[in-house]
Amino acid sequence: SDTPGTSTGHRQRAQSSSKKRGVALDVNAWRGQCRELLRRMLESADSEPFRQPVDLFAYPDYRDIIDTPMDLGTVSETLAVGNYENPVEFAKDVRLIFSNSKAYTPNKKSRIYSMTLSLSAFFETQVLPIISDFKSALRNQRRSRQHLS
Ligand SMILES: O=C(NCC1CC1)N1CCN(C(=O)c2cccs2)CC1
Repeated sequence: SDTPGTSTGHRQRAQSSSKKRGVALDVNAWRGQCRELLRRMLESADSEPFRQPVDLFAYPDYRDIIDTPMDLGTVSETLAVGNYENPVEFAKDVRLIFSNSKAYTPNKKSRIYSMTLSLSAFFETQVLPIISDFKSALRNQRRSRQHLS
């Protein structure tokens, strides 16, 4: 709650500060945050089947069903070399891992598919604030640049 008697109308907002609502709106913060999220997923036992590309010798029909394979190792590499422009692109690839598993599984009770369900639930809760903070930072950046033009 607001401290009684304080008004914000007169408070000078430092021109250079990009801090708003106590959140540093840094348009680059998402990359380290996604790297940390990946690290936490990779340390979970539930990620074991998804750390490397699918073994096509063990699953010879995999490419009959899945057009675009994806795995957490590939996502990590793409992030590390700077080939994601924003966290939405990153999330799209991670979600592809889960949708591939759902498309391939012979039934919804398969062990590997059940691992994607818990991993996906964890991922969605963690990636949401990363994406919304990035979008706020972008709005803030455009707003501050706009007045320069
Ligand atoms: O071979 C791998 N992963 C590579 C291994 C970790 C070196 N996988 C098996 C097929 N996948 C599935 O999602 C499903 C299987 C059955 C129901 S779903 C993806 C993971």
